[in-house]
Amino acid sequence: TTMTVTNASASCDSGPVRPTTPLVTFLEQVTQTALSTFGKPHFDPKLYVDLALKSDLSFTQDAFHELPRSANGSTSVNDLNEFIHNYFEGAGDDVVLAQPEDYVPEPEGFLPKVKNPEVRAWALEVHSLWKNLSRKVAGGVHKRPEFHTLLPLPEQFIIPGSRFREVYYWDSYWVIRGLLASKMYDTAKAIVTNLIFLIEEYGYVLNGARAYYTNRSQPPLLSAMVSEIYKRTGDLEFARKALPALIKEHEFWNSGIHKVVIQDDQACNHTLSRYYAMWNQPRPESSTTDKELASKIENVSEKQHFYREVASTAETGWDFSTRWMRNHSDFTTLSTTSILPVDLNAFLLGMERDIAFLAKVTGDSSNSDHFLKASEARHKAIKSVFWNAKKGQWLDYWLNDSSCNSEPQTWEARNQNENVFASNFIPLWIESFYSDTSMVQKVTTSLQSSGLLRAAGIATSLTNSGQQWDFPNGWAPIQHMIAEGLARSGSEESKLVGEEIAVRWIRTNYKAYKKTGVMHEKYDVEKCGEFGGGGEYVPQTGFGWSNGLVLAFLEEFGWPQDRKIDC
Ligand SMILES: OC[C@H]1O[C@H](O[C@H]2O[C@H](CO)[C@@H](O)[C@H](O)[C@H]2O)[C@H](O)[C@@H](O)[C@@H]1O
Repeated sequence: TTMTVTNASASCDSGPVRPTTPLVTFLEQVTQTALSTFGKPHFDPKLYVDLALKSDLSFTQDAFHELPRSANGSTSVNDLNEFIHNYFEGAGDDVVLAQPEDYVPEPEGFLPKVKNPEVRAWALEVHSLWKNLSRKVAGGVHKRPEFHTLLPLPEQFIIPGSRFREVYYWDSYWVIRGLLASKMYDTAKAIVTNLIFLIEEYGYVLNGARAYYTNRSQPPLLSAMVSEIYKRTGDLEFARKALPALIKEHEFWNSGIHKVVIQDDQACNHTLSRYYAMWNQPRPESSTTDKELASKIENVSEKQHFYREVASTAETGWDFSTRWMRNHSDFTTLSTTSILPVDLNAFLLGMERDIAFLAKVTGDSSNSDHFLKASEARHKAIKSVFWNAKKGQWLDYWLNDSSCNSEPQTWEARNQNENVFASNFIPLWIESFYSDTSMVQKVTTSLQSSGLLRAAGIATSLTNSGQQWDFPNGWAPIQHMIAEGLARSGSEESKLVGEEIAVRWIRTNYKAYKKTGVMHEKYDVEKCGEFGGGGEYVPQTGFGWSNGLVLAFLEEFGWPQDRKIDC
């Protein structure tokens, strides 16, 4: 597949850069030496930026520079192993296992609609995995934060699992949905408190709680987390405390480099948002990979521009995908900052509606009115810029010249990206769209004929590029948002399609779990019971959002006694 327009890639690199810490910069040098010393097989650059210092940085740097080296910068395997052992705590040693106090093996009222005993037993096993994934920051991180890339979060949290040893932003939404099904309200609230702490410290929720993630955010779902928790617990104090942080986060996504104005064919201006990282260097957690990918780009500002696109793509949560590439076979054509993404704007519409709702219940009518108006404007903007009535989908919109120009752009039909991505259906998740029954019916028909609906769930795209956010991978967030939107709509047929998506997803998670003994980060939607692959790191297990979604789906849809779980 190719995209609909072929704008020349903007080669200027503009926009702010948030400097990283001296420790991160040093650990990148250690990563480079580790790659040349240990070699590529099984090499994971993230391991090295997760190391914590045992003593002062300058003392450690001196020891590092004294290591004997060959011409290519490598040391002996023994020397490097010894250096790492002597000067660092192991990756993950500073994030310690912590039992969640609100965990009980079988919570009262757990998944009342799950009647099948086999499925119930499995759901309880998945529920028990919260104990394995629950962490707190070690005391040493609070005492000497400069020794760690782990950030000193105040409360306990749930990690995705395996190499992802820290809390992640958008993963936390599905973790929280699962925790609510598990009746672990305190653990759910603690995660939100941590994310609010990040807003207070940095002005926005970071991609993850590491010093190397401070230059970008991730899909903004904090307001959705807060309102789900509030709806379950009725905790007004919790809602009241969260509100100022949510308003601050809204400002982050609606100002500066994130904000784009599009003028439609009726000369009406629409304000929308895009992803845009504050970084133009290799991502520290993938520095060796990024440098290699950029190696064929010679021009310095083009290189910086490419690095910014890579980091901005990590901000989308969809790292990586042909969705962001002008030429699907050339990774250096990543152009995320030149795209107005459908899903980001659907999330922001959700945020505006959530803030209006939370402000209303806490008695703040002026913010409630203000955000209700903002949500109406965004709803209109999404319809004008992204909706494609012929296809029955919302399509990402290509900007004419992204980073170099902040002038309003005139909407052109040819700038809608007609390729099929699961994100083209994400607005279904937001009430103001799923409550429009005739639109939902149209979108359901479009989904059914899109090619995305497969034996084991919804594919991320139709292109098998080898990137992890492409075909044939299916991811928990995507299944959930589309299935839940359909199921909540007023259309009986759409509800059935939503439930069928959930059933397929639960079956594939179950079968893979029975085969491998673990929950996976992503699944292959072509084959029931197979986990996904591709991308820049080996497939991960654990796994926060997959566990959360199985519990949330089982809570919402149940599982009748006589429905088969096998596939
Ligand atoms: O280390 C490479 C990248 O890993 C993360 O992205 C992936 O894992 C996250 C945690 O499950 C998930 O939120 C994201 O959608 C995945 O693509 C990380 O978020 C990236 O920033 C990082 O560069």
